[in-house]
Amino acid sequence: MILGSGRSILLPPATYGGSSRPGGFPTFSSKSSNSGSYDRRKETRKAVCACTAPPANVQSDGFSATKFNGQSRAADYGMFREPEDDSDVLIECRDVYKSFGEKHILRGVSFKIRHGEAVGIIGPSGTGKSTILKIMAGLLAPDKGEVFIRGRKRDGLISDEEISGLRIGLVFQSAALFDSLTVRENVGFLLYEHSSMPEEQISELVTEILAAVGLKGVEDRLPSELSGGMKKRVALARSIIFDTTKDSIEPEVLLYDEPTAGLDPIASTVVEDLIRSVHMRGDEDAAGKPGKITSYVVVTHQHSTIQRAVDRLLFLHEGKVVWQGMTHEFTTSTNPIVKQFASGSLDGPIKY
Ligand SMILES: Nc1ncnc2c1ncn2[C@@H]1O[C@H](COP(=O)(O)OP(=O)(O)OP(=O)(O)O)[C@@H](O)[C@H]1O
Repeated sequence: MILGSGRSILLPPATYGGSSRPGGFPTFSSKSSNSGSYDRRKETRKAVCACTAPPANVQSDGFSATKFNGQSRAADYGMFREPEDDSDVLIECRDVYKSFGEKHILRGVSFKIRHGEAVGIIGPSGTGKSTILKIMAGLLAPDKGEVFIRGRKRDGLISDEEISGLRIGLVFQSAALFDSLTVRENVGFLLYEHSSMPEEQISELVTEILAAVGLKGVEDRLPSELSGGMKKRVALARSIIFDTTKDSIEPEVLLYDEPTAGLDPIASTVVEDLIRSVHMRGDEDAAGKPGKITSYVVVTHQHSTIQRAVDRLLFLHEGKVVWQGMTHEFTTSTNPIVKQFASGSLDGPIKY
């Protein structure tokens, strides 16, 4: 799926509230394409971005009282202190609730994602991690509570008319590539559909981006001809490509849903390092190139991904954020829920 106003966010096709076409392609609105061969893949949603806030200011002060969302919650929230200055907050979930039928999944989730942050969301299976990502991305609406994008409240799902002030991309767990399209078409999809770049130039850019994620010579393959790790890297390439002919690059928050699930340890490291490498520091990514990913959020169960790919963690349990702290605090936390989860013990407050 693509969000954007000509300059779009790439979200792969997947399960959410849009209408689906054969091949799993949801549609919201269409825009003229410079490639007739892509006619059946039109889908856009509006979201414009202008993020200029300074980097996050995260502090640690042991277990002294932590003011978070208006409450003093030191015992619950570990060593994380929410900065008082909110000028760099890109996404805020405030007291978000979500149920599916009788299943009350999210029960008052609150947190902020700031400019420059690399945040992990962890917690037991089924606790609503993917659900909160979809709510942040505007693919699911909360039943109750609010989502603010750059301080502006978003109502319901992202609509075609909405100017959200921030582009938000979601990389689905399954990679969600278009099965009938080649790797080149998958990665360049956004540009073929929504840019005025010549096809040849897009093709060159695709090759360059694929090389950056460690894939060479796979442009003409179909997704079915790739391994799971390769698919995830193609999905990553698709999420980071952007129109290089534009004067300004719009920043984006990228949401990764279990990007290393099912990968062997080395393939996981490759993906974790890729996630780090496309994260912008100032105006450049790790390779010194202009990029657009100013902040990202990773849902993961993988210890290596927690350690390698994120700086701050939110622990979701029974519908709430029960702990948050810097990554290095995770394994030393005395919070019983975190201790049990970090050690994988059957004994503790988390029951299966
Ligand atoms: N569209 C939906 N309709 C009905 N139930 C849903 C829907 N989406 C999610 N759920 C349910 O909500 C719960 C939370 O799902 P979610 O995928 O957010 O959990 P999770 O924490 O990401 O899990 P995991 O770690 O196993 O991936 C699950 O019980 C799931 O079955």
